[in-house]
Amino acid sequence: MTCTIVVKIGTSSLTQSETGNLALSTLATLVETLTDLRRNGNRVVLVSSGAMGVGRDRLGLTERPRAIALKQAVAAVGQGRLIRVYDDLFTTLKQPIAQVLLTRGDLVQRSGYVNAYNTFQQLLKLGVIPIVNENDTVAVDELRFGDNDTLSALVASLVEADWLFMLTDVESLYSADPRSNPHAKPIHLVTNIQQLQEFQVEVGSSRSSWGTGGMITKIEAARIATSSGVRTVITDGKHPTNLKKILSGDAIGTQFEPQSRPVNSRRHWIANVLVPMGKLYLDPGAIKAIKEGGKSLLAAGIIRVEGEFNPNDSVQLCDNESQEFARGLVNYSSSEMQKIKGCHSEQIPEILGYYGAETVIHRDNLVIV
Ligand SMILES: Nc1ncnc2c1ncn2[C@@H]1O[C@H](COP(=O)(O)OP(=O)(O)O)[C@@H](O)[C@H]1O
Ligand SMILES: N[C@@H](CCC(=O)OP(=O)(O)O)C(=O)O
Repeated sequence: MTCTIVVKIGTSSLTQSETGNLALSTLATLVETLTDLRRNGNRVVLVSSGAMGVGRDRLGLTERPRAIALKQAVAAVGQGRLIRVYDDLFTTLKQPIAQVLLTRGDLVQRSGYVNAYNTFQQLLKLGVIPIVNENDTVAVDELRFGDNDTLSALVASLVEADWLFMLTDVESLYSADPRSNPHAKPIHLVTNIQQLQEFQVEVGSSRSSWGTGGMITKIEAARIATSSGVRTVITDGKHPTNLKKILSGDAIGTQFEPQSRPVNSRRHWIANVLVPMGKLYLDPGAIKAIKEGGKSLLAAGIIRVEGEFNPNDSVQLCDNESQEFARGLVNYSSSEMQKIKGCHSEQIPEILGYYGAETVIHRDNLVIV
């Protein structure tokens, strides 16, 4: 059976740790593997990091740049080189590719999200392998994905993938960071992300010298992807041929099972793509009505409003321990919300001087997270 596969490869697998040069044999094997998968009728997307790593190698920088403008310049140098190498390798096998550079800002407008969806569909229909990276050179802080693990999960949801593979420098997720804990044990199967708490998995903050997110962002990416119904695997990037073995059923790496009832595309967009602009703290009655009753949020249930936002912006809904439990699109601005919080819906026209929506967040625009 053919399927849609997203493969993310991190800087740690693409470059040699000692020299920072491209790991050519890994890249060549990856390109051969993806081309084979494509020829067997699968739809394949590659999310490739490496712009910064290749850029710094080309410029002979020995330290990780800190200033944003320098990082953006280094990525601009590296991205062109990286895609050139991919194009040369894929062209040898007569496999067409496309470069897709995205920022979160491109997806936060629903129309932009749908447009990106259509472009990916068209590329896949043409038999092209899109090679995706964050558009590091122009991305501004508030509208960055920040790391390619998150980007790969959002791309996997966008293209309605069956599989997301995150290739990295460890064979799997371990019970603790294997760099600092030699007794850490590999974890093979995660049926539900909450299990990681039960297993008391320790996620260290260490990462490869040019990597960005470490294991934390991979787990968050697995949460996003599995909630959209995408089976997710964390595995070693040095052996890309393992992808075929995993697809044939071998238990290599850590596999995260997809949720049996995935959220739909619009709810996924509200929960994972939009950047929340504020927080609403709710009373226990409102929390119960939303969590257990699937109800809309009314002004009466709001205790406190934080942040500055406009109608249709996304906000986080929190309990009194500041724990987020849902996200939604608001019908009122933060200044309006400050005036109507705690009030009954019938009082809203009198307080604001005009008739607005009865609900603060309609249940169709609310997602439990
Ligand atoms: N529980 C854990 N299991 C496995 N690896 C972990 C864990 N906690 C932290 N890590 C670290 O995450 C690193 C991989 O992340 P990163 O360097 O960002 O890779 P990439 O460049 O492939 O995205 C590993 O080298 C490992 O040290
Ligand atoms: N967009 C950046 C990659 C950011 C990133 O997440 O890197 P990594 O942790 O190596 O996957 C680049 O191309 O250098």
